[in-house]
Amino acid sequence: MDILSQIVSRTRDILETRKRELPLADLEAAARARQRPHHALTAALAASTDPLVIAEFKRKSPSRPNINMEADPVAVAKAYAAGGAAAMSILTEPDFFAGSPDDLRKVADAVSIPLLRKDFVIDRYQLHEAKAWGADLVLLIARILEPSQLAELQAEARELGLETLCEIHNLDEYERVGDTPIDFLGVNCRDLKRFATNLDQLIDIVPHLPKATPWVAESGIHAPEDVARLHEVGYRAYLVGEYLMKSPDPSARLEELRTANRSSTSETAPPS
Ligand SMILES: O=P(O)(O)OC[C@@H](O)[C@@H](O)c1c[nH]c2ccccc12
Repeated sequence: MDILSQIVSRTRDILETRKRELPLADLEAAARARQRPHHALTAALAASTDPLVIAEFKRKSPSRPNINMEADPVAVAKAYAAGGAAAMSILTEPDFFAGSPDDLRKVADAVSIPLLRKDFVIDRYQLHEAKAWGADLVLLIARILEPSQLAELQAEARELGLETLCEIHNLDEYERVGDTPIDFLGVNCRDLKRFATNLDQLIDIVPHLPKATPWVAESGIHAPEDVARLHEVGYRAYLVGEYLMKSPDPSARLEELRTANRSSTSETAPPS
């Protein structure tokens, strides 16, 4: 079984337990009771043509057993917000990424930027969880969903007031998205079988991407030059984890990333 299948299978087990402990009706009541105002990433997109950085909180991953195991989500969230993150992504998967619902809940109370629940969503119950924990957006991974499931989850997310980032890795996966009206199309350049990242793939796929949906470049971004290159071909947002989690000064790194398009032009600008 490949690692993605293992994660999905584990997610199913966790879900069964959670549903037993907290039936959907109670979860829905908890989601309604949460007072956090909605923060839309689509609004940030409309307000600026600069690169939007979705800064990720990730302690570890299947390919990296220790990215930053000691990190405190609230401290990191404050640093990301100070550095101008357009949104923050928070892994809530416990076993393979050492994330937790509490990470998201605490961050939701601490910062007012859009928050992405980053997990392996396969069931509507998880959308209600996302809402109850304070998320503004959810990730839908095309590869683990049937096209009909993807469409249903998208529709229910919208009803709940959650925006969606739908992730693909290649054109076959893009076909699964079909006409589903997603808010953001993420292209993940990490091969979830081998874990290698290849930024060239993000550029090669561009002619096939839809013009009407904003594209998010995901994984393997390790320098402002990477963002500048991807921005030039039409990406609007960048999901960056490890590069920021490994930095002693994530705010400064973030600033560099989100102004990467300007620094390349200022070098060639004539002196004023
Ligand atoms: O740490 P990186 O290389 O900057 O990658 C961030 C993000 O793209 C990656 O964590 C990711 C993208 N899609 C996912 C799906 C599940 C778990 C994790 C991911």
